[in-house]
Amino acid sequence: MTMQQGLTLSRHTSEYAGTDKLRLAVAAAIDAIAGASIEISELIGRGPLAGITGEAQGSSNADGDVQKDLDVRCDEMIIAGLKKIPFAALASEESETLVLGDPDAPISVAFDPLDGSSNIDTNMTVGTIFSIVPNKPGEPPFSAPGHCQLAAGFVVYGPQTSLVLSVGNGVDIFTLDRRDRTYKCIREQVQIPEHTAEFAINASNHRHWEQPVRDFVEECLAGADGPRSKDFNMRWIGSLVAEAYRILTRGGVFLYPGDSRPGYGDGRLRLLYECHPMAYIIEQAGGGASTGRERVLDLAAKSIHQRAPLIMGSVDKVQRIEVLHNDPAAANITAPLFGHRGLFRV
Ligand SMILES: O=P(O)(O)OC[C@H]1O[C@](O)(COP(=O)(O)O)[C@@H](O)[C@@H]1O
Ligand SMILES: [Mg+2]
Ligand SMILES: [Mg+2]
Repeated sequence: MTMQQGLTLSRHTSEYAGTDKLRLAVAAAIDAIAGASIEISELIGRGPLAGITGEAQGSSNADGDVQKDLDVRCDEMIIAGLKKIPFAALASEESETLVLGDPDAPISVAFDPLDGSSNIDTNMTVGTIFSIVPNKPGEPPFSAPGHCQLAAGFVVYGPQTSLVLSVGNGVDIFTLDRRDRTYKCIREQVQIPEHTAEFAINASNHRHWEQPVRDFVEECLAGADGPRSKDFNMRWIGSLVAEAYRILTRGGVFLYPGDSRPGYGDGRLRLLYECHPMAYIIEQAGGGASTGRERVLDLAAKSIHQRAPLIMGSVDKVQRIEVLHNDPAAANITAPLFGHRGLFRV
């Protein structure tokens, strides 16, 4: 089944409550991003042969991150694809302000053209993330909560280039067949495995975390001797798309919580084009996505580049982290090892 055929399957399209116009606009946006992602995949695959050095070009994006030449090129490629279809507004990580289109168009699109780009010089997996939302005339673009998304997806540029897609009826994965430059469906109705003992967090921020996050990590580190009676494995790739793909394949949990560093009160990841689409996909695959205190899909953005904490993965772990935040008394942190002394401290 090719991408084109996949998109015309009734399961992919019949879920839209809206009109044909809305359904076609969503399909066209997915096609445009998929097309751009094939070009991005080819560009990244050539790496230094295409002049990609991984060096910063000297400017920074709206969030203050140093912009790499490749971030900007990927942004231009996605915008060029989306400019061929009807949209009301585009929100990109790499643009300070919205790109405005036809105010009467049925959809708007938020995207991170190149996620994990700080890894590009190490030849590690990077990706493109997108979220397609309805445009309601009279309402500011991107002001609705995440559960209003019509579709969300991400592309991983790894050993394989794969597109993970949800249009609100489960999650399918398409892998790029480089021989004919089409995406082919390799997995339908992906379900996140439960009970996987794997967690991912940037532990170098430990001293900045809130207590509930420390408590959860300490439970994992205590392994078979701790309250979870199970040994855990740890992963941290530093590339959200790669972490999400692993969770869809193997389960486990990913945390980028808020912490006490200046500017990191709501973590690092951006709500509209990182947290919302990932939360949508993870929930559609039977997992959970939370800030630690509330469901990510219930959050509505007040500004384009707003950040939010993101804790996503197997439901049992996400729920445990929510209990640690919202009801520590019920969390039953009794053993001194797991009290505020903590394994990380002497
Ligand atoms: O360097 P840190 O703080 O561990 O952050 C890593 C996170 O930042 C990101 O790279 C942010 O995305 P961008 O590369 O698009 O800015 C995520 O992919 C990743 O999960
Ligand atoms: Mg990103
Ligand atoms: Mg990015």
